[in-house]
Amino acid sequence: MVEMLKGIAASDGIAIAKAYMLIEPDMSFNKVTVEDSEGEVNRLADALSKATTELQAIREKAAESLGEEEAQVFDAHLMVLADPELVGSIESNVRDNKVNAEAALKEVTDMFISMFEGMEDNPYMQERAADIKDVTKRVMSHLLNVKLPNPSMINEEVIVVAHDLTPSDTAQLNRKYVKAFVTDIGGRTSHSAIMARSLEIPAIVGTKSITDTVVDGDMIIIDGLEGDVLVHPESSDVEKYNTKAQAFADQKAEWEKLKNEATVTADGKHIELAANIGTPKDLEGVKNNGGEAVGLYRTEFLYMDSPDFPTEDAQFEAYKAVLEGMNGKPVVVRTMDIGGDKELPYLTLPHEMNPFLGYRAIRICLAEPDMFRTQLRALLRASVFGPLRIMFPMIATLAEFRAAKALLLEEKAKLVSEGVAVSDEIQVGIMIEIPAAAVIADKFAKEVDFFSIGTNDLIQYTMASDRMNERVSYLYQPYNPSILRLIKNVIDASHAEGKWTGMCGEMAGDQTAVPLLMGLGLDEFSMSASSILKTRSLMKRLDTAKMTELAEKAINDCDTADEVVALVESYTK
Ligand SMILES: C=C(OP(=O)(O)O)C(=O)O
Ligand SMILES: [Mg+2]
Repeated sequence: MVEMLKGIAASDGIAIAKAYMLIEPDMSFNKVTVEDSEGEVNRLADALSKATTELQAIREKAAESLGEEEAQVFDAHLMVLADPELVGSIESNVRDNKVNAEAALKEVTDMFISMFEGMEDNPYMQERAADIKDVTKRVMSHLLNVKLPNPSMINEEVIVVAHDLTPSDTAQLNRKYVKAFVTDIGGRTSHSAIMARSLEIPAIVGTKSITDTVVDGDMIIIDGLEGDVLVHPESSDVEKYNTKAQAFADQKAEWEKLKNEATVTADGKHIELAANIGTPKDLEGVKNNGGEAVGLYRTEFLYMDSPDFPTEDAQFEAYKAVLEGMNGKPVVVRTMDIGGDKELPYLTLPHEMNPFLGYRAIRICLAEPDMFRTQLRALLRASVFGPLRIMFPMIATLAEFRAAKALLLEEKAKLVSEGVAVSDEIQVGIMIEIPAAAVIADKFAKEVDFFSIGTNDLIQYTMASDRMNERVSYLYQPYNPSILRLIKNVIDASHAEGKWTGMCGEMAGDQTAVPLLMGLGLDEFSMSASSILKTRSLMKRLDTAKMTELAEKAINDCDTADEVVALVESYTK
């Protein structure tokens, strides 16, 4: 029977393939007394050998698809499996205490894990704790005879089905085989959704129950344009969606023709269409989609992809690569925005009740300035390779901006005195993503060079609605007059001081929002590269004066987001 699930359309496109369940199986077990200790020791040996064979295969595959360096993490896992001290302790536990292999494995590995995790100033041992955790899971799965997902071993076309995907899970998906993904939780602006758009694979998030509806190998259809998932489709459904996929491909081919054109409105106004990136590798997508600038480089991915804090040189190389890669076009680099759902394994942050309201981004940078200074130095050194704009995230107060800028100027002075070349043309701006900053944008506008509105957070903080929580996702209302008024306030404040305002939240690429933002006078639109060409195509059809009238009506006459949507439709059809 065909079953239909509705989720949040997170990334465009259509995919039809088998489901690949990326979920942890149930690994619970009971501790029992076992008389036949040798039998248990043999079961353990069997599980260890199966885990070794499996890991060797995964290692080989990872070396092939991700490279030798990435594959080395599995060497550490193989070493744990072959460690005589660890294996010997588990065997003794089985024999001495007459317990089942599962209980012995857990007891011994828990002991090693807490011992290594306790060595707080020894990151090497802390990493070993993570290795032991991973390996224990694998051996346990063989003892319990359950299957662990191995996304790196996927070698046929699939749609990944998961409860949630962390940014690092998403980064590991191989685009050759993973045709789409669908999750239980998350919203349009959660980071897995944002990454799906930069990988250009269709995605649906927040279905609430996809992992309960589908089992491994079920055929499913993902309609990332509408947010629909069809489980067990009939041949007529497959035919219908194949046709829809073809129409979408044709539409994309049409947009492709605009790749080398500038973005000019129907009345001849040029607007800058920029791209959001997470790593220098994303530049390929920016070029393929005709991006005119990088409006947001989320540098935290550089930190998340690294086993320890990236060095000044490693950061310098990444920033230089992006500036050079953009060939003289502007690049806005945002200083690191760790916290919220973006964690670093090597930076122990306090457990918080509300991480999105907690110790994150600029708050960490100002409290632990050494780490921040390293990033600023790398940026300053890279500034001679192209028009660099440095942007601070999560600024709530003028004092924070002034403190961050003071650190930047201090590092600049030091570099200059060391004889290092630093550009004098660097613009320094802030993200407007906290309502407090949006409200006093006039004050900020006197001190910054530019604003970039981060609507993903601005909307969550204005509506008091967690962007990761699908239960409150109805409050993600970019067209609500409250949000539009805040945006207008920011744009007008910047223009009054001769400064510019961009937007790098997902709203900038939202086709219903674009006419409104044009009308409000937004100067730069930065979005997932995959949204650039359709936005250029839309802007070509729109007249600035008419959009100004639309925006004024939306702000002054409309009471609700729905009324605004209807108004936009009447102005753009
Ligand atoms: C662009 C933004 O930043 P991020 O999505 O990385 O929080 C935003 O908040 O809108
Ligand atoms: Mg943000």
